[in-house]
Amino acid sequence: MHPFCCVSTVSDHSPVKPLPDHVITMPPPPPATTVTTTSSSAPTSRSNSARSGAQVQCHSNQNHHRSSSVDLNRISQRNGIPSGRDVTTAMAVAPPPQVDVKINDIVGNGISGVLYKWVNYGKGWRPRWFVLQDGVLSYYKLHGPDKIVVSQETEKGSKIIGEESHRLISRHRNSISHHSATRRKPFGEVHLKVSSIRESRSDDKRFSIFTGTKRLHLRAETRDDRVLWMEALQAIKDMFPRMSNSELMAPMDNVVVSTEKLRQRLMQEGVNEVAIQDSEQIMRSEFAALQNQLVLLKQKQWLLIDTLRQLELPSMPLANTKFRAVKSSITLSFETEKVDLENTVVDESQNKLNDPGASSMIKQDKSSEGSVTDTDDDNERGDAAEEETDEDDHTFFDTRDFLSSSSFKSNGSDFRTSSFSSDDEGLNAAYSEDDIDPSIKSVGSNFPYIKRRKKLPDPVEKEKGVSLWSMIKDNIGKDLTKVCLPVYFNEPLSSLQKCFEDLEYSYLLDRAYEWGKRGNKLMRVLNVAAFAVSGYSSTEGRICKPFNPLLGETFEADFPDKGLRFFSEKVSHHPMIVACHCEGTGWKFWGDSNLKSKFWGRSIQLDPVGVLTLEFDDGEVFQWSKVTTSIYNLILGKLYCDHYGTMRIEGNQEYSCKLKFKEQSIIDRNPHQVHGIVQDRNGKTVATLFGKWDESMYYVNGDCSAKGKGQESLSEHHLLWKRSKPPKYATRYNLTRFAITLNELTPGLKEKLPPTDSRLRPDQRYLENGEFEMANSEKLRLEQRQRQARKMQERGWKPRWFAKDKGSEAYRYMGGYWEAREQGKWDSCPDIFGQIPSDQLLD
Ligand SMILES: CC(C)CCC[C@@H](C)[C@H]1CC[C@H]2[C@@H]3CC=C4C[C@@H](O)CC[C@]4(C)[C@H]3CC[C@]12C
Repeated sequence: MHPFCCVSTVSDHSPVKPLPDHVITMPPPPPATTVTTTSSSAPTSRSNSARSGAQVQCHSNQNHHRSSSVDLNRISQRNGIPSGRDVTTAMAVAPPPQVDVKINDIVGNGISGVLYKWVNYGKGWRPRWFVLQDGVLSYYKLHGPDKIVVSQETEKGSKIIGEESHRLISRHRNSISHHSATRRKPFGEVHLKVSSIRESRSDDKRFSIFTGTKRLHLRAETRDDRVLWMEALQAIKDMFPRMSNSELMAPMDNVVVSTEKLRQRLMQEGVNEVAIQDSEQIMRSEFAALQNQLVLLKQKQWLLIDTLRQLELPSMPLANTKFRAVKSSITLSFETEKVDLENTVVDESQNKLNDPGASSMIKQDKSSEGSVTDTDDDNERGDAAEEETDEDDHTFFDTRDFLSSSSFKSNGSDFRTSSFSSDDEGLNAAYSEDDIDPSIKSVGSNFPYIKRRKKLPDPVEKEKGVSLWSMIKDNIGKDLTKVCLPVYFNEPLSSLQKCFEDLEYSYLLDRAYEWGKRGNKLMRVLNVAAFAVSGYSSTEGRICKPFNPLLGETFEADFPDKGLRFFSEKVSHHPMIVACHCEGTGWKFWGDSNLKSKFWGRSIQLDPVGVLTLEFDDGEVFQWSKVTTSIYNLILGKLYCDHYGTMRIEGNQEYSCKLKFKEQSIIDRNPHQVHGIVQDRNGKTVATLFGKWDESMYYVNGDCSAKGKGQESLSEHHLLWKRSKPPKYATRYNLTRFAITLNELTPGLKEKLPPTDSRLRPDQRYLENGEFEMANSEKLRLEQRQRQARKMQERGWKPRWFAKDKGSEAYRYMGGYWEAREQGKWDSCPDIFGQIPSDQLLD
């Protein structure tokens, strides 16, 4: 595959010049032959590690297709259309264009050279030989001191980047190697089609490549070298326009061919009608043939996709059932771009389900890594690379060490953090740190006590292990969307209820309100920021999918014990949008959630669209959007989700806040970090925030990134929020204490609810009760019913309690729900969970 034949101990006094930029190498060379070049220059100190090992060898693909190879800087000549002066050159010498255009026709015959790859903290940056060819970036260990032998093929077209690379590689133009180089497998490969590339902004030699499951941190020798690599990588990436899942899976539309223009033209020429009709017929039949080819191609594509999946599945260790598989056709529900996790297979849940004690899903499960055969020390598992920084980074000091230091841990002696006492201390478990102003501390925790449940009902049926594999294997090659998957992969909560989980730490808003009232707007924004982060804490270790609500489904949460009322409704099915509205003590909070998803094969990226608004009764308003969430290891390994990106909390008064959720790297010793700053209207940083979205948030007054300030200023930190302790009775879904209460029918509540409330959804209730058979059949029935939803929406269905804000896409609560509830007036609420009346069946 790669044009390198072998890399052996050869170096060169005179670095080989790369091919001149304007050169277009036209004639295909003779079959690839190994060329050995010798040189004697001593390697620079930088290449020490490259000198010490064995050789790197690899063979080129002997049958490698070679049409005209175009140098890197000729990228503009895409699709074989040279530009400007080169046109003549190309035309003059070029053989007839070949249809089989390969990527290398666009990016020369590949590029190669030394890049430094971050290995781990012990080893740091190590040189590796990288080869970019055919859309694949492969890398090899440089064991041998400076002997690189390349095939003639490489020599002809591949561009070598970097002085060090030139030193390492040397060529004897006309000599043919006599030693038989055995093909060497690359140490690693990155398929650019599915990867994303990012330049480091803090280091102009660094860049990283994210493959969807791992991140490679690379460093070029010089800034210019990085530019060259980036250009080449980007050119390859541009070859693969990003296709949404729906586009990828969409059936092929029949192309309609019009012969009208042809007819006109022929008529102009005075061609008689018979000849025109003949010509039209010829054209149509040619197109029909083409269309058949297209259909065949589409079928081939499907076959390939399925084969890919089949290849992935059997390699999974079935015995420990630590695998997941995503259905091949992903048509989906909670996001517009159609990744329906409802139709997603997860087997890991079984492990968890059968082990209710295993509440912590974060423990690294070695067995799940059993399939990783790579035992070399360059293993990606060791790549606990530093994450790339973005433009905000200079604003923040590095909290890494601090966050991992023992002083930070909640049980650290110098830290008063949590003092959750009895197990009965449920929802408003506002901790009592001495840190927090006592008069504020009580805010949000002195609401009336309401008895709520502390555990889910004991399962009625024995939890039987569903053999997911048997389900998948019988369906390979079929349209898996037609295969029904059991409720085992759901948690007994709907997305409407899940929205309310963001309000678990609503006492932070009560405190924010109180601080503002007392004139301390800084403390207000700090508490708002802590609140915005706290909503993510309940996602940690949760690997089941919430129920996708039915169109018109609602959820109310009347929580006087939190001083608030919350209400949500599913307002759109395509795209799936949930709107919510919450009235607290001194504040209102509303928003809608519409997730755009990108399916990366092994991971799914969810980008929330829409704005959340928090309005205090005194008129101060804050708005922000949620950051990106990604769910990793859908197919193999331990499923987990991460949240990353920058969240800007814009205030309409004095302060605004910027929070950065750091993206987790492969084995992050310190994952889930969040840090941020509060700025006043003039852009001056007045406070710094740091913490973790699954643990706690702290603030420090002033700008900790300012010169002269550093770790020591962290001793001035103050706790804002700390996550509640896990429930006494762990659930198989890893629900928090708060989440456990959400589907509860407290005494007298059922009678008050509208028929659309999630608590009345039968399949969810069955699941909660552990009646899996019933849950499954009811889920099927409701899904069947839900298929009407799109049509309903197309026919003008409108949500009952929310409406789009004038001139915007955002939904606002229209009011009236609690009033209707007061009167028990639910006439306008359809029985969405019942049997569908035949007169309402839409065709
Ligand atoms: C069934 C299998 C394959 C996957 C399980 C997927 C789980 C982990 C997914 C499904 C739906 C996801 C949630 C969908 C929406 C949001 C809102 C967002 O602002 C924070 C993340 C959060 C709360 C997601 C967390 C992860 C989530 C719960």
